[in-house]
Amino acid sequence: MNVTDLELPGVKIIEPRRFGDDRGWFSETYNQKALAAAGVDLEFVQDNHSYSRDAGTLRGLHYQAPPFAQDKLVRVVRGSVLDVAVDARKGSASYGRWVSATLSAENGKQILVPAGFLHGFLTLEPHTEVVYKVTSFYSAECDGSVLWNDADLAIDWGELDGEPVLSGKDKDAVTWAEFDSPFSV
Ligand SMILES: Cc1cn([C@H]2C[C@H](O)[C@@H](COP(=O)(O)OP(=O)(O)O[C@H]3O[C@@H](C)C(=O)[C@@H](O)[C@H]3O)O2)c(=O)[nH]c1=O
Repeated sequence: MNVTDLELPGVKIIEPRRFGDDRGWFSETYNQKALAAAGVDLEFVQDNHSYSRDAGTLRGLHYQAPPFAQDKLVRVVRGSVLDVAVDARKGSASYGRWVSATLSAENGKQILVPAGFLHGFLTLEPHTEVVYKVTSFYSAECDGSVLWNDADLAIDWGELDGEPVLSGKDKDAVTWAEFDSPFSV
């Protein structure tokens, strides 16, 4: 398993090894001990799986406020996404900065998005399925969304052509300026 740091503190790309043979390949997609040895010592309590029918579906930018803040370990099992993490920790030197990575079923890459970061993704192919582990249970009361195309954040969504497919919640999301982040360093 290869673990590399992205430009924001705690955001990592994890590339599990694939053992190929005549049948195809085998991969340990999660190994608590190996991740802990690589400095990622987390207790995941819930697995999520989402399916997006259309390319250009955008889910985000999401967070759960404390006491239900979530670290997320995200991967794609069908199709591909541009995955984005935004540092939302007040007092952080990188507050409001974002990083992105392309995750696909083909490349098998995973992104670790720590608690205190907003998370979102844009599907790059139809019928994309995203699977992720989280360290806190879902809480509708603590769930929140910040506007995906906020001018202050200026996220480069790359291949997005026109308007994305959004949920009602994400259409009505607050702006970055309105957002009173519940996170701090
Ligand atoms: C996230 C979640 C949703 N739900 C329900 C609530 C709602 O009725 C339905 C759809 O929820 P949402 O619209 O919030 O789903 P979605 O827009 O896919 O939300 C997800 O987006 C990505 C980017 C994340 O980072 C996740 O943490 C999560 O916020 O599923 C759960 O029961 N448990 C959960 O953990």
